[in-house]
Amino acid sequence: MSVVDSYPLGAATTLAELARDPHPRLALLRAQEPVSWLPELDGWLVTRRDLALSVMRDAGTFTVDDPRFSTAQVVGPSMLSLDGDHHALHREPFTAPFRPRAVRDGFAAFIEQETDRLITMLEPTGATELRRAFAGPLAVAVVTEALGLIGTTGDTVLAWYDDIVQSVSDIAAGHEAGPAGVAAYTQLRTAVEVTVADRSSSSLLVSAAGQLTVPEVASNAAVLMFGGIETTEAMITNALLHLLRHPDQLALVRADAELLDGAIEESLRLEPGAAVVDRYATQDTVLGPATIHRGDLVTVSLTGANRDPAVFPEPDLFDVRRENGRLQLAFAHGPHYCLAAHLARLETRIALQHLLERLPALRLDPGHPAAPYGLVFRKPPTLHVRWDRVA
Ligand code: HEM
Repeated sequence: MSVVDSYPLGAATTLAELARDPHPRLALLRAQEPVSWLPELDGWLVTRRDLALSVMRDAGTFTVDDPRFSTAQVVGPSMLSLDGDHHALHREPFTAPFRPRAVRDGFAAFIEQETDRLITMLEPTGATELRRAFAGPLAVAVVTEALGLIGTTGDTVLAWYDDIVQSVSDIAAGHEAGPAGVAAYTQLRTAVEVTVADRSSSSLLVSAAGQLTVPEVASNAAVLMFGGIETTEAMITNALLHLLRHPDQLALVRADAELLDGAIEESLRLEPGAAVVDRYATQDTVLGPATIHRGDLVTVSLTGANRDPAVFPEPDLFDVRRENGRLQLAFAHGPHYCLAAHLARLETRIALQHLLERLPALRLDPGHPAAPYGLVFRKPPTLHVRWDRVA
């Protein structure tokens, strides 16, 4: 029997379905083929939480370090594309600025100020599309602040980001990448050189340059940029969508601000902004019911793992008081656990708190329905909202 015949549910699964509304199919797969071969993916899809953890914990067997990894083809090797000692070498210089206390001290005031600036611009209009008018600009501003590149504005960072994403997407789709991504990366690298040469700069890149070469710092700076924009935009947009879609849960949060953290974890659980992470098998191995061969692509569905009923009772329910919501895996697990999870949480918390406080009766615009979409990065393409203007 061929691998395709052994996994009938996987064979019937399309990537289009997983991009549009993955949850019913992921529930079936998790129950019947928790490690399944998907011909459309040309790889395995892991949907059960315990098996997802096994993969992400074991970087020796399931590595990111593979020539097929598209990001590394554009920006070179970085913490995101290395494992073992090399990974530790690239990640360690960046860890201190992203610890909880450093994040609070270093970013809270900036995020509050930027959030308020954006809301003040929106306030008089009474209606907007929040993803492009708020979540995106805030995510870009915070990453720009975190990188601290001399002479570089948010607009420049966004332009580089767009070009690099385009090249990575081209490569991931099997096409040849255009020159724009490489050109953008070259400019980013020059900005990194200028910044690290200025020892008076307080950029986190300067201290990293004490431990890594300048090209290595530049690759990791690109990954910080790459990792921090799309995902945070998604995290904020998805959390707002969940709250506005569930007025009963929103009322709980309005009555007790402490529950905002629960709402954010629930949203990360139900719709993680990065829906999957990819690994490559370094050897033949057995994972749950599946026999995996050396070189096989193993994709972990964070979305699937996050609705595993063995851990989360009534897994499809958005429950801001869920006690174990923090067991969600939106920031992955193991050595590649998101470097900036504390920053992303702080940013989303401040964004939501200020929006709810400053825009009275914030609600979804019924004329523009919103739903998350996407195979790898998931969020509503638009989030149209209205509020009552203060007279
Ligand atoms: C300021 C915002 C953010 C920054 C700067 C950032 C940066 C990073 C970096 C540098 C890594 C690589 C860590 C490593 O390989 O050792 C990473 C990993 C990751 N991040 Fe973030 N991140 C941010 C926000 C987010 C958000 C909002 C999400 C999801 C909602 C997210 C999900 C992930 C995931 C799933 C990984 C693991 C990738 C893998 O295992 O292959 N990140 N992030």
